[in-house]
Amino acid sequence: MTDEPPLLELSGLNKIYENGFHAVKNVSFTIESGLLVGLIGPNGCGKTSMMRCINQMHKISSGDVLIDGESVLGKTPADIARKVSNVPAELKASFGLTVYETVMLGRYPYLQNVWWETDEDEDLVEDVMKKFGVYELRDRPLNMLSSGERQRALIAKAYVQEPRLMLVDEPTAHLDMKYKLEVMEYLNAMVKKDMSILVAEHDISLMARYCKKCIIMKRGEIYAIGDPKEVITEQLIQDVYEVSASVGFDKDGELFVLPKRYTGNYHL
Ligand SMILES: Nc1ncnc2c1ncn2[C@@H]1O[C@H](COP(=O)(O)OP(=O)(O)OP(=O)(O)O)[C@@H](O)[C@H]1O
Repeated sequence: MTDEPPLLELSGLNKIYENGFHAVKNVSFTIESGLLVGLIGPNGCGKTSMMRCINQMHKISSGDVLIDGESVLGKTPADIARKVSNVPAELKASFGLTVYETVMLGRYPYLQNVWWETDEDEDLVEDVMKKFGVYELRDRPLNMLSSGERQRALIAKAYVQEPRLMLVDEPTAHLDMKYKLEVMEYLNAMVKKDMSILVAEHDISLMARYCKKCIIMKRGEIYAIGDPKEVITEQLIQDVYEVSASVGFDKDGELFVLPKRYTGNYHL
């Protein structure tokens, strides 16, 4: 038995926006080291809001987020960035930066006082660009890459940050099936004993294929947590999405979800 705290612990987390909307409702769970964890749920159920509370991009309304047993409350952005890196779903305008400059940004939490990267930073960035297949693209601006190339560069940036936890928001949106699998292979390969990844994603079959644990949200609350092959059922899809679906296993034992019909009311 070890007394080590979990890598990530959310306890009674609430996020209420300034307009009074309660986006994350009393959420508690833990994530251990060395796991790729899928975060699943309908549009607007609070996945991004929750992830932004974890890395303090958003102020927590109440409750706490602990990383390695330490609260994120009161920590500086650099303190948090040494523990948590982020691959956002949408790119901001600043991403006219080249691939090299973008990946190097991942080292900023480690730079002392001045913006002056060391030889070690440069070697690490070069190695990681090669690992993620973006070395040849290093002088290209990020906004002139294909979606798949850009996603690899952003994941490389998050990786050179050497975090304990990586938050990845909808990494396969806009990607074809080959690139979807490629991104998931990269994420899967990165999860090491001392790091975990929380990935928000709408493709449930893909999550079931790669994640041993998934967290399912509905209207700001946790609806289920567990092995996707156990928790994802036709009843769950009906309850969470109001969609009738076939959920089955293929001949290799991989779970698939085939949505058939929306059973709620359309407002046309
Ligand atoms: N700054 C804000 N002020 C008020 N409400 C907000 C704000 N940001 C998000 N929301 C609302 O909070 C709810 C949760 O949004 P969030 O982006 O966290 O959902 P999501 O699960 O990530 O959705 P998606 O899958 O569509 O990305 C939504 O109803 C959204 O409109």
